Amino acid sequence: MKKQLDLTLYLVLDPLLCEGINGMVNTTKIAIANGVTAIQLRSEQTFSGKDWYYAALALKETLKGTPIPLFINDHVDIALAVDADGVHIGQSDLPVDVTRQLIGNKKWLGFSISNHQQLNAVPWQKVDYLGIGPIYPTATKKDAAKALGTKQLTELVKLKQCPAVAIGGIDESNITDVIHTGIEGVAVVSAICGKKDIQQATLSLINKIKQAK
Ligand SMILES: Cc1ncc(COP(=O)(O)OP(=O)(O)O)c(N)n1
Ligand SMILES: Cc1ncsc1CCOP(=O)(O)O
Ligand SMILES: [Mg+2]
Repeated sequence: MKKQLDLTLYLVLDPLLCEGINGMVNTTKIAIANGVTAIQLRSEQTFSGKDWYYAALALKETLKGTPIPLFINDHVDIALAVDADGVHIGQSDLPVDVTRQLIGNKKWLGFSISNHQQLNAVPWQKVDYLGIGPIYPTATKKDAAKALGTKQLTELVKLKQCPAVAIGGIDESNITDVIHTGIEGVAVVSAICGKKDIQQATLSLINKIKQAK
């Protein structure tokens, strides 16, 4: 059965910031115990096929028996190999229709957009949620588009036809403004990964979301 698609606080794991597979597993355990509602495995650094597979397998095992879904960034083969709950792709990845054909309807499909033109081209029937960003400058994605800011995000939120998360440079200092745009949730990497106190970092974000909604 499909797991929930609750985008409230979506944690995108970075193996470098979390210091490896054990670090990602540990971060995930603490994050989901304190309110994170979705997990994605993403690596910008060199990560072999085997690294992807064993990391995804460990995370799948960690989330077993919980309502929290596991998404795999870009790599449909890894998502299929570990039977992840979903895949996240962007403008430069496999086309949406091809990805949907490969993963079927039992897995969630997330798709990134960074502007109005990309939003107008979204195949809404095939996508379950959008990742909209970057909202603010970020060091976590080298080829990130220009930061949108919350004014443009508000416009995109009004036009979208499926749920969405905002991503890029979001932390406890600006998360309230992002939630006030009316978006369903927020995705973060560095606001949780690599923090000394994962519990405190997660709670601070989740409490600000609750207050802002
Ligand atoms: C939740 C979420 N939103 C956006 C992205 C970015 O995807 P993409 O544009 O394909 O860039 P990479 O992450 O592949 O570098 C994401 N991963 N997750
Ligand atoms: C994956 C991704 N897509 C757009 S910005 C971004 C990186 C977000 O990382 P951080 O939360 O550390 O800014
Ligand atoms: Mg991608």
